[in-house]
Amino acid sequence: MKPLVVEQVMKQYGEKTAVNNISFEVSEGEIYGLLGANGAGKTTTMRMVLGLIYPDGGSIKYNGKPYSNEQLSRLGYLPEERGLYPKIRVSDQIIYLSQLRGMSRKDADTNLKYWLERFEVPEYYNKRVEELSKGNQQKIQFIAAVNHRPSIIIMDEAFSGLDPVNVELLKSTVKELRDSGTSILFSTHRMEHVEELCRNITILHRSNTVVKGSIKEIKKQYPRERVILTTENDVTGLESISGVTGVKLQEYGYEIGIQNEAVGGEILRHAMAQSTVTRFEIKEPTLNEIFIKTVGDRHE
Ligand SMILES: Nc1ncnc2c1ncn2[C@@H]1O[C@H](COP(=O)(O)OP(=O)(O)OP(=O)(O)O)[C@@H](O)[C@H]1O
Repeated sequence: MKPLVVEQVMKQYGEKTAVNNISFEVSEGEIYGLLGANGAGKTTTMRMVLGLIYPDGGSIKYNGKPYSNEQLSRLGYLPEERGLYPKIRVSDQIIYLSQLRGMSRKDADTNLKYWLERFEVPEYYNKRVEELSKGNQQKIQFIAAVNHRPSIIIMDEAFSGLDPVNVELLKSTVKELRDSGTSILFSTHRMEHVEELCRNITILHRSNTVVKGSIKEIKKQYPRERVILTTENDVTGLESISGVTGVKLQEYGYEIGIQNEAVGGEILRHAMAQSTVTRFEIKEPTLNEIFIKTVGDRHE
């Protein structure tokens, strides 16, 4: 049985439909990407999954069961807006939050010490949150979401405000949680993180699902419109090949826009007539390109 099943969920605010018939499932040990432009309905969906607001239609099941207080201990939430108390010591609030979710004080304390060590900040145990930098507050917020060992975690912009070293640190932690069986609903505007972490995604646009499925399958549905070409010598005249939409010089060679895949063969023939070709690749679109295409096309 899937840990999280969202079925035809709807939410209405007066006349405004915030979420319209959205369905998806998150398996054990999966990071599921919930994507969409601003105002698409992601936060509303996450709040419904967390039981903070109720759907006006459809259902949400946790291991086959509807929401109940029992679910609270199973759920973890990393909100986009940070919600820690600035004046309270890190240890006091993390232990308190874990206890609220059913964990003993002793276990909460042991886990907190583990996480502070894992994030290389054991000295924060006795610090007040306001004494920490924004990025380090984010680490504590992350610990608040995971310390009670939830089996389902909702992460909204998990890596915002972090430097690249800390992004890698938290990313590896998210992967470890996944590998230990945790189900993660992951929302972000950073498509490269989604490509790295998620296998399946939903893209919402104006309350509706516009793209859904595995990233691999989704990519197959979009035309490949980019060629990567590396040659030993410079190649001239690439721009004038029929069907070429643009040529950019990159550090690895040429990045060439094409109208369709057939143009790729023409480019290869053209390049080989002038030089040895060391790399030739017709690239599939990036998730960022797919996002802009699907959401951008429909943007106001
Ligand atoms: N409490 C509310 N009352 C009225 N309308 C709301 C409320 N909450 C959300 N909405 C509306 O519902 C729609 C979806 O909002 P939501 O916050 O879920 O979007 P989002 O995808 O999380 O956006 P962002 O990426 O900007 O955080 C928006 O049009 C928003 O204005």
